Amino acid sequence: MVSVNNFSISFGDTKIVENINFEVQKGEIVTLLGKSGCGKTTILRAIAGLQKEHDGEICIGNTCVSSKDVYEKNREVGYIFQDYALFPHLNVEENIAFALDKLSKKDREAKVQKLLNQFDIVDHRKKQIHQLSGGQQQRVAIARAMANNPKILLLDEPFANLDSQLRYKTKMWVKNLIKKYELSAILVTHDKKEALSISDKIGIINNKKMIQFDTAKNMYNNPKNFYIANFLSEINIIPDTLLKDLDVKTNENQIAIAYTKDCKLSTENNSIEIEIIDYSYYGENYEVIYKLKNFEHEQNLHSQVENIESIIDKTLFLNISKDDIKIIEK
Ligand SMILES: Nc1ncnc2c1ncn2[C@@H]1O[C@H](COP(=O)(O)OP(=O)(O)OP(=O)(O)O)[C@@H](O)[C@H]1O
Repeated sequence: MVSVNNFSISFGDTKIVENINFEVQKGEIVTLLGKSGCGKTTILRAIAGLQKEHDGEICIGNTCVSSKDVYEKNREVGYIFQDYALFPHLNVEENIAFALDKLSKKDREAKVQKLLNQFDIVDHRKKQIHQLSGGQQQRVAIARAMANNPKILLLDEPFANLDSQLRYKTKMWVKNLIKKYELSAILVTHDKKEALSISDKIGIINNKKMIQFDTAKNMYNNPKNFYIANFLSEINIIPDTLLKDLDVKTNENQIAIAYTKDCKLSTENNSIEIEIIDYSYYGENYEVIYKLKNFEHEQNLHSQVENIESIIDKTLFLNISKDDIKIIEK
């Protein structure tokens, strides 16, 4: 188990994150999600012992360290870097064996053989890294990280360099690996879909703080504030004039939103007539941008429709009920 307590870090005078708290249980995948530069990698590096100067405490199992004095090797951590950080001058099996310098030659060879089989890269064992595909390189990186039987796996954007099909396959494979070996895994990504699909829990970082730490489902269904709702889903801000009409009340610190999936357009007559401004084709559906005809508002609204022909040139209405509207912090 990993716990990060009251963790803060600065580089020079610049505070990167402050007072971060979260836990990762055995067999759990926690994803740190946030915009580029918000400090996700810095937190991973500190957990791995690569970033030693920080405030607060990082506990791995029963060992808690505050700073400086604990070395990376004591931490039973496997780190998979975003660019995999494989050694270009070593071949596949030498890359994997690199982490096993403490074992005898015989044990090392046996362990490397096991990892090559386990990660399905045995046929590539003598290849140089540049002779491998992105997916194969990623498997080598994971095999190397797993060589010392870590209890904790740290994955920094591990799927970023893979095409979408391989990305999905690899994601499921990594998830199963973490569950099978009951590792505690911390993953860093920008990708909200990836975070929602792989994580047991998500921590969202914004403005130096972890603003919500929750299960993926809770986070999606009950976002703590507008930043999280807007980051995790496609949303519409519901205009005040429509809120009045629906008798939904907000205070000055709140905002009313609805997921675009809950904003259905139809020809079924109600009082919320809309006017289409534009639409674009996205494969499985069309994104429709529109305004409400009888309500004042500045921002356009969005909905998805499967069949544009069924709505174009028709009198259209927004089908939304009070239950579809979420009131959240601004
Ligand atoms: N060693 C360092 N010295 C000074 N500043 C640093 C150092 N390492 C990181 N930073 C700064 O700290 C901030 C956080 O960097 P970090 O790499 O943790 O962000 P991130 O959320 O992982 O970003 P990305 O998603 O783009 O990888 C950035 O502004 C970065 O420039």
